[in-house]
Amino acid sequence: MDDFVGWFQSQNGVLDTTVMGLGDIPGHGRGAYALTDIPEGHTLFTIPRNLTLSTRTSSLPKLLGKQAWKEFKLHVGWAGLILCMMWEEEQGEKSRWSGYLADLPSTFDTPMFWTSEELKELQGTAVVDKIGRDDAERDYREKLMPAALSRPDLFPSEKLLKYYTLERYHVMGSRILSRSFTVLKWNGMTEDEDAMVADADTSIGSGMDVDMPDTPDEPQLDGTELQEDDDEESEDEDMEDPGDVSMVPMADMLNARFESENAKLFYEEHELKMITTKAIKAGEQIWNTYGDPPNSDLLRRYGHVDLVPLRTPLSGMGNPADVVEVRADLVVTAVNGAGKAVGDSQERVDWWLEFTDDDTFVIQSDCDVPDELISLVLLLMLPAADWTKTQRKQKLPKAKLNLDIIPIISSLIERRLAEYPTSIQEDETLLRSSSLSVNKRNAVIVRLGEKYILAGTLAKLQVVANALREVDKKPKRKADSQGDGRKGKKTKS
Ligand SMILES: C[S@@+](CC[C@H](N)C(=O)[O-])C[C@H]1O[C@@H](n2cnc3c(N)ncnc32)[C@H](O)[C@@H]1O
Repeated sequence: MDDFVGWFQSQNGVLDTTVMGLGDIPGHGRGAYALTDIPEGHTLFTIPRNLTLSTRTSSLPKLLGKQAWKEFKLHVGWAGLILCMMWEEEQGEKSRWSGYLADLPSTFDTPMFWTSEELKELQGTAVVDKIGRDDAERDYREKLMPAALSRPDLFPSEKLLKYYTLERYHVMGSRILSRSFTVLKWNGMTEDEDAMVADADTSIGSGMDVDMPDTPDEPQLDGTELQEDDDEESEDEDMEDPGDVSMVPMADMLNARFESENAKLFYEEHELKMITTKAIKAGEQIWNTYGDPPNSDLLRRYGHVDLVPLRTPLSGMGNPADVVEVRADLVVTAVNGAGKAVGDSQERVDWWLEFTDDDTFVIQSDCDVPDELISLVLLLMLPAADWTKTQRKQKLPKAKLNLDIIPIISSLIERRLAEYPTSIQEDETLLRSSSLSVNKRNAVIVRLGEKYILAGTLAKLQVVANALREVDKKPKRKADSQGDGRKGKKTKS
């Protein structure tokens, strides 16, 4: 850790060592903690923007050349940054980031590295289909290795077997997944920095030659074409520009826990600053935020889960940001299974997908059935005439629970619960055992959190059904029976 801090300071990073310490925190790997009481608004550390590691700051893209970079599709996804990180690591001391890369973890608790036996424990959860190992390996074979093999001067064959292996590729990918930040292109280079770009030493290991001007009107320096073309690729504002994906030394030493953030990274013109957002007491951990994702995402990206008190209607411990994904095809199965589908379900589902693009519904920890799911159930049950009208008017059925659909949605939730290999009781018993491995414990926590939401949804549906039955039992007022429901008001003619 001292080596890392020494490296950080030698690269013009500024750390307030009077208030922030770094060390091992049981169950969290390394982390940062307050050495003294720290007030809100205090700058803990400052990182020069050009100390961030990305395809914009690494020398490799320029050395490989813009055309080749695009030809090998290194400008799409993370393959380019992974190659930069492998290459910078191979440069050893010659790389500006040597002291950083040497300190990063090489083992992870993420499902990407689990055995098939361990992965079975995640059956039914939102993790399984999102691990993406095959896609990642395809990028390795189809982008990264062909690029490396095309330039033996940059990637000598004797280095390939050590620094450019599939295993190192997964390590770098996992480092990005669990530690990267989005750092947008920055403006306002000073004359000095500008000169450094113009005079850039493009020999291996120079990290100063890729700080690029932002607007096409500015004089084009070596390497800027790559930047411009990146822009073409990222015209769609919703798409992440792979050039923004950055490793940020020191900022990535902070752990996170649900709604515990007490420090945040602020982006200034030439530097990034970690500033406290709350007063922190001496000895307390300094927490960043990872955006409070559900445990399924925390496990998949970071290899850990959050266990904090749950909120009503749930109780006990878990992650209040948990969600359950329900596939639209399961909805169709449940409606068909109840014998309530009218007409051609496939035709209606195709229309639904065309109209909404929703093939998965998300139930959150408030345990409310999503409106879209209710709408789909109603759509599948519409009498033929109403179905024709719906298509003509291009309007979805109004999402309102009624006593006809509650049993169907309840059976859907039960079908969804049956997709997990174990029951809630079995999971709770497992968690009480002290002999569970870290991976199995995490898997059980993820699936149990999802099951609590499903059980809560079933309970909530029951409450609504009871309330609707009570309403049905009450004698109808005259106005109600006329379909108005508002006493003393005339129905519209
Ligand atoms: C951005 S890094 C933080 C620094 C990291 N602990 C280290 O040792 O380098 C993210 C990783 O920290 C760990 N981590 C972060 N928050 C955690 C938490 N609340 N509980 C357990 N581990 C956590 C996870 O391994 C995660 O992948």
